[in-house]
Amino acid sequence: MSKVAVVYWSGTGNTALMAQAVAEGAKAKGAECDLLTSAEFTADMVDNYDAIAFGCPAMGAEVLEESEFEPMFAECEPALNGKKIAIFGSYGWGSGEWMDTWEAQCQADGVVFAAAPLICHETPDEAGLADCTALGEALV
Ligand SMILES: Cc1cc2nc3c(=O)[nH]c(=O)nc-3n(C[C@H](O)[C@H](O)[C@H](O)COP(=O)(O)O)c2cc1C
Repeated sequence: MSKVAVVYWSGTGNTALMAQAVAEGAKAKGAECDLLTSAEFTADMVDNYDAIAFGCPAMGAEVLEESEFEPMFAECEPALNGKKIAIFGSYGWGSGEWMDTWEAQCQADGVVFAAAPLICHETPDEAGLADCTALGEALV
């Protein structure tokens, strides 16, 4: 059975809603799926999973959340070469620049994207949640 992790940070719950839908998609496709906050995940856990979805909203000025998510992700990066991953997150007033930067960073790390990066404006609507579920399915 394929083993998937969905690892996210969320301040006000929007990215958490996305993460739940991603996990539901992976489970619907038959994967065993762990839904974890960034505080619950460490780099030495990367190899325990066949695929990982990372979720983080746009924070600061178009960057990843800097106190918890970014340090965790930076620690994981050396282990992500050749790893099947997906990235997603919610944003507010910007145009998704943080996700473009994050995508380029992942590409430089040598990841294998299971799906295109996914962004939702603030609270994900029904269509956004359906996209999250599809992203979860693509991880399996
Ligand atoms: C401190 C802070 C910084 C933010 N910076 C950005 C930003 O640079 N660009 C943007 O589009 N939205 C920004 N936002 C808006 C959040 O990305 C948006 O509200 C998102 O839905 C929050 O997701 P969450 O509920 O998972 O925390 C910021 C919000 C906060 C609180």
